[in-house]
Amino acid sequence: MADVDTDFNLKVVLVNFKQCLSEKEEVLMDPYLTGWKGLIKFLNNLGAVFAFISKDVLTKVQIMEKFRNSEQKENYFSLQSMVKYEISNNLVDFQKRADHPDSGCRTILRLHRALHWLQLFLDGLRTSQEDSKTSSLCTDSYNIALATYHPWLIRKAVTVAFCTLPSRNAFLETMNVGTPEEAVEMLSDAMPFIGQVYQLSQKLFEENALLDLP
Ligand SMILES: CCCCCCCC/C=C\CCCCCCCC(=O)N[C@@H](COP(=O)(O)O)[C@H](O)/C=C/CCCCCCCCCCCCC
Repeated sequence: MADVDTDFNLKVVLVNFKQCLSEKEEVLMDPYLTGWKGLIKFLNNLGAVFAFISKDVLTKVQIMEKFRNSEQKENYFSLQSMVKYEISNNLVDFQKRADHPDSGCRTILRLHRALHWLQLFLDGLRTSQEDSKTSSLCTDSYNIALATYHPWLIRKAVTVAFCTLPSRNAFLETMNVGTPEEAVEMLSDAMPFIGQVYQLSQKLFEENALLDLP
């Protein structure tokens, strides 16, 4: 099961998302989940106001870890094998959550959308000026990638949480990879891997009509 401690290092997250990419252009489940656990550590370091977000991510990681520890674990080896297995065995609710409320496909879809947010946010952070507001970068990315899928109450709570974010440089320092300049350099290294993981997953979900799962 997911064990989440308090240390966060951007390099660890970077390596995990890089390790997700197989030679066969699959997205491997274990490093994907480990990458998310690294991000949960970071969220936990941001304070209690972000607890409801990290709790939601943790719940989704735990759902997936359960599949990976079950008799069907080989079918959850990659996102591609998961989609093939769940669709061919009618394990996905397409219209409304009913018989399979926590399928792997709908659970990963939520993390996949959040990865899009992360991609946009990190790119904003990397390319922005020193005096840019982290809360604005966060809000802009949220509005593009996630807001459409969240009810009003969550959108409001998220907006309040964003206002508590530290300044851009303080934020970069919490990544524990050295100076803000070094953190930006690390982000530049991380982006292509996160981008590839996102693109491969997006293609998979699109081809299987899984982008709107309830
Ligand atoms: C690489 C380095 C450093 C960057 C560090 C960023 C670390 C944060 C990483 C990810 C955070 C985003 C997680 C968002 C998960 C959202 C999943 C979701 O959409 N869940 C909703 C739908 O699920 P179901 O109900 O259908 O099961 C759920 O209803 C929502 C729950 C809580 C709200 C989620 C808000 C997301 C806001 C994203 C911004 C995070 C702010 C991080 C600040 C840096």
